[in-house]
Amino acid sequence: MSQLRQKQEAARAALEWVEPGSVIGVGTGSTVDAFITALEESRIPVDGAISSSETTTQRLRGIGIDIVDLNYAGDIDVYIDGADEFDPHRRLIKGGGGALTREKIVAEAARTFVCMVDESKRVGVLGAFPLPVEVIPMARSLVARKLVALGGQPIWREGLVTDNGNLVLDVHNLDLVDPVRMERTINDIPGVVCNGLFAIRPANVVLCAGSGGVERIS
Ligand SMILES: O=C[C@H](O)[C@H](O)[C@H](O)COP(=O)(O)O
Repeated sequence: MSQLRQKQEAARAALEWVEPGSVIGVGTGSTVDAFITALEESRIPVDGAISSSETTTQRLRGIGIDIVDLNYAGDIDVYIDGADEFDPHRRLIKGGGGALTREKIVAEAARTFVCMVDESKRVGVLGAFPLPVEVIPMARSLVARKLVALGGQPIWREGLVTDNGNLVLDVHNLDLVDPVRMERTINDIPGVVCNGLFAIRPANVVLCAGSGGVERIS
């Protein structure tokens, strides 16, 4: 089964968490694109969505779903998103598309975080995928030096400006054996807006699509 097909399978499986008449949180990326297509085909009537990026906002509006401001929504039942890596504890690396900060905000507002992935995203220990870190532009070089001191090799994702007007450093070769600790340590560097580790608040459910079908890890 192709990777695209696996993403579509995981996306269809996530529809089980969409309650008719509810407001849902929606992530960003190609797997989320497949989810939005599946949602349209399902005709489940949702009452609106909290979006994690401008790209997702456009896609959702395109299928007639209203975008709700998180400030007026309170907590929501479910957040549905993809990931770049997941480990056996449902901890994630996210941000390959640069949407990590808004994704983390919407995930935090949700009682249940459902993560859709294809088999290629499964790892024993996080860190093969370079860790995205969103930084305030004036702090780019300072934060990069601090990340080197933590053992990483940061590379500036030149040309990308996030939806929040910031920059992204992709950090290679960090030791992520203790991802909760590293998530907190990086968050403490002045100038860091957010990092792509979702370890303090992991996914509640991972839907992993492979050649044998969709595995539900919860
Ligand atoms: O910033 C992007 C997000 O964290 C995505 O959820 C992540 O990069 C996975 O993307 P995709 O579904 O395209 O593999």
